Amino acid sequence: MGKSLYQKVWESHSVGTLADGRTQLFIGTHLIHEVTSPQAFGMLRDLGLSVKYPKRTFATIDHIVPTVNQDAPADPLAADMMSALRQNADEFGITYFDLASGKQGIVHVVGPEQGITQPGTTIACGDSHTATHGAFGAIAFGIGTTQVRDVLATQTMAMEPLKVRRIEVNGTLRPGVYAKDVTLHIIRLLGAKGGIGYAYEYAGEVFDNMTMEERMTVCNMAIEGGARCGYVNPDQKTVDYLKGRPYVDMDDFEATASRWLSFASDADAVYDDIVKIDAADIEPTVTWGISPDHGIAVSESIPDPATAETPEQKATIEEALAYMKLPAGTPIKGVKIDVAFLGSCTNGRLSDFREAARFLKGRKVAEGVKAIAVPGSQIVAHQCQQEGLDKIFEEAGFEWRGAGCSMCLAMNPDKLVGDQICASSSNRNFKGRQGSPTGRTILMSPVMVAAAAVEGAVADAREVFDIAHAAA
Ligand SMILES: CC(C)[C@H](C(=O)O)[C@@H](O)C(=O)O
Ligand code: SF4
Repeated sequence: MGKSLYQKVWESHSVGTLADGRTQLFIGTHLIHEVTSPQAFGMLRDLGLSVKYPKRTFATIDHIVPTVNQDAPADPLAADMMSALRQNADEFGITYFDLASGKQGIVHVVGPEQGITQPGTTIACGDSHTATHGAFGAIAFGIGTTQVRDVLATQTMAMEPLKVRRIEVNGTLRPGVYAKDVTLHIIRLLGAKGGIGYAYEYAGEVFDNMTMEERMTVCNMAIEGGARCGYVNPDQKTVDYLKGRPYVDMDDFEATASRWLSFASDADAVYDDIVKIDAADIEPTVTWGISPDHGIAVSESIPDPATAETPEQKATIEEALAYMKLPAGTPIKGVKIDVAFLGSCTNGRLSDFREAARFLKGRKVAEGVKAIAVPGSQIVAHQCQQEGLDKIFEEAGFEWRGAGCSMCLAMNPDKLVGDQICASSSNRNFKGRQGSPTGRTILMSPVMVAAAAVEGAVADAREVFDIAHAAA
């Protein structure tokens, strides 16, 4: 009987069984950032412990870092977090991609970029979007602060095995339909809690055909579907992407590459569940509510509680619409926006800015809309600048910012004001997510954010930009 990638990685990293029955899992790579690590280091000090494998631990700063005047945060708390990370990295001998390194950025952008993220490995990070790294065929878990402590001290953590659901998307995506739409569509179908207890294996023609950056967008949101992690099996594209990156050992790379590929799920692997989706059914998708599973095609109408199938559904729709202040049963297209945010670990990579810039070129952001473009890392910023993308954004009326999480979570000065509505390429539309307790978020793909910025309202990018006829 064949094995899935999840099983192979799990088995090759299990180092013991604890008294309570849980598995002690070796963590190949530990990524840390400023928000969830300070207390973990504090606990380590209290226990008189050191970091077990400093060479397997990598730090970056992303959440609190401002996107203008980056090294001088006005907020004293942010300044403290910044210096705490510096001190912890120095004291424990951890590699830290700080602002001066030219490699700083959102942890889930930096890992793959540096070639730290590798197939067949286990990765942990005190951050729920760690699933992003699964795009490389790694099993990557978001963990809490006490687990960060455990991993720092022992390079292992205690876990129960997951079930594996294979999500197969076959066929060809229609023009104007992006990886973000695929992931929003999956979450819409299976629910924000549908993946609880599962690892998601994304398979089929659509994922085979995706670039590594597109695969990252999909895996990034596995957690928004409730899954503990998500992955795509490694293939030649994975190998090509990683070849020559700073942390990839290039001695006998061929052997490394074939080891990586050997982790891919066997053809006769057995799954706990299989879901099949037709690529042709996926449309540009946007959210209308306060959970990532509140998604609809841009051509659809905002749900009406009156037509809900169950009392629970009715209550959910009512709560979401009361918060979003959107009229039930009316088209989502045309809902006015105040802010356009292009960035985050979901969609803040070179290909996201390239694709949005392709359509923004020569166009202007609608009057009254504040639009910001925030590269996911300093390297992404540099790549964009080399291609002149920053100029295209600026000429269109976007502000071009420095790298960080920015308005995705607004633990920095980039925040919504009052009940502003934001067209956002990020991954969460929870109440108050973007920094204002009454702020409203509509999730969508980068090109849809560009279309919304230009129209000043939720728009179908296929119409605004005539995507079907635009040359790739
Ligand atoms: C601050 C951090 C712990 C948090 C997470 O775990 O994901 C953040 O990155 C988010 O996206 O909400
Ligand atoms: S960009 Fe957003 S989702 Fe990603 S790590 Fe930062 S706050 Fe979390």
